[in-house]
Amino acid sequence: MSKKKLTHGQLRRMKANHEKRLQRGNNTEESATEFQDSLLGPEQEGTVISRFGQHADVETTGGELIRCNLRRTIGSLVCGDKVVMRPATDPSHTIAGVVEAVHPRRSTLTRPDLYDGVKVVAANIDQILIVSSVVPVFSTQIIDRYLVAAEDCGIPPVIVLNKIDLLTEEMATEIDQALVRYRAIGYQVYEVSSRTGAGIEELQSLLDDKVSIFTGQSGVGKSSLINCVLPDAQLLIGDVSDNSGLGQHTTTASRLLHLPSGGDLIDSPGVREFALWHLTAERVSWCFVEFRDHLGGCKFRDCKHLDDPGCRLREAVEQGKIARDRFNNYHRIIASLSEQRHARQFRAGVDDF
Ligand SMILES: Nc1nc2c(ncn2[C@@H]2O[C@H](COP(=O)(O)OP(=O)(O)OP(=O)(O)O)[C@@H](O)[C@H]2O)c(=O)[nH]1
Ligand SMILES: [Zn+2]
Repeated sequence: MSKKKLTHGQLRRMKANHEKRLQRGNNTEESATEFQDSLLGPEQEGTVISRFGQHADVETTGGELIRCNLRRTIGSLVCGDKVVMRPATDPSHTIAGVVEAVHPRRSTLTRPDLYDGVKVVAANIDQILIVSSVVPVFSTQIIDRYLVAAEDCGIPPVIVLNKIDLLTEEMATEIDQALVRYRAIGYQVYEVSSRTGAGIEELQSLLDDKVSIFTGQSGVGKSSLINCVLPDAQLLIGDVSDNSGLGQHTTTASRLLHLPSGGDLIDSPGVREFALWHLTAERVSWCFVEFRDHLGGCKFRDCKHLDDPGCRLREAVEQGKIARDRFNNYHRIIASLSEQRHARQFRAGVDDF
C-alpha cells in the first residue's frame, strides 16, 4: 500500500474544514437553548437509550421514549447515561424534549480516540461479556486483549465461550486448561451454545438486574446470543416519540435494550474491537489482575519483565504463580502497542482533520 504524504497546505485546509464542521455541530446544539421554559414540561429522570448526532433518545422513568435535543451545557452524553430531561408541551414543536443535565456516571466504557485521547462509548455498564468461540479459532491472546480493555475501564469482565456444540475432543483439553486458568484468577466463565441453548439459562441469570455489554470478535456469535436472551431486540426503536423530522435512525449507534427478565443490554457495534495503543506498559501489566501482587518487586524500576535480572514477574511464572500463557500474551500486547501507535501516527496525518 502506498503511503501518500500530504503537503502542509493540504493539511491546513483539511483542518480548517474540520473546524467548520465542528462549528456547524455547535450551532445545531444551540437550537436547544432557544427553547423557552414555557414550552417545556416539568423535569423528569431518564436514561439515554441511544445517542446520535445532536440528539438523544431518552426513556423516562415512566417508560416513555422521547427524542431530545441537548442543552449547550451538556458535554459528553452517551448511551446508558442517566439524565434530567424536560418534554416539550407543544407537540408541534420540532423537538420532543430537551436534556437538561447528566448525572455522574458509575462507570464509563472508553476507547482511544485520535482527537480526544479517550472517547466515552457508553456509561453505567455493570459488566462486559467477552464472547469467544470454539470455532473458527479459540484464542487466549484475543481474550486477554479484551480483558485488559475491560480492566482498564474498571468494568468487571465475564468470559463467555460460545459454540460449545462444535467442541471436539482434540480441542477440549487445550480449551479446558485455558478456562481453568481464567477461573483460577477470579474470572467467571460461561460455556454456552446459542444454537442448542446449552448454558443460556445461566447466562440469562447473569444478566438479571444489571447493565451488560457483549463484545468479541466478528463471527463469535454475539448477535445470536443477544437474540437468544432478547428475541425481539428490534422492537424498541420503532416507538421513539420523534418531532425532529430526522426519521428513524438505523445507523450503527449504540443502544440500550431491556431484557424481559429485568436487566439491560447495550448493543454497541463500536466496541467490537478494543484498541489498546493508548495504554502504557505499566498500565497493561496492572490490567493482568494476577500480576498485581508481584508488580513493583522487580530489581530494576524500568524492568521490561523479559530477561532483566531480578524480575519478580518472571520468577512468579517460573514458580507457577503466573500462567506462562498469560505472561506470553502480556508480552505480545506490549509488542503490539508500539506497532499500533506507529500506525496511528500515520493515520493521524491523513484523517485527523
Ligand atoms: N454451531 C454454532 N454456530 C453458531 C453459534 N452461535 C452463532 N453461530 C453462528 O456463527 C455465525 C456468526 O454469528 P453472529 O451471531 O452473526 O456473530 P457476531 O459475533 O454477532 O458477528 P458480527 O456481527 O460480525 O460481530 C453465524 O453463522 C451463526 O449462525 C453456536 O452456538 N453454535
Ligand atoms: Zn520484571
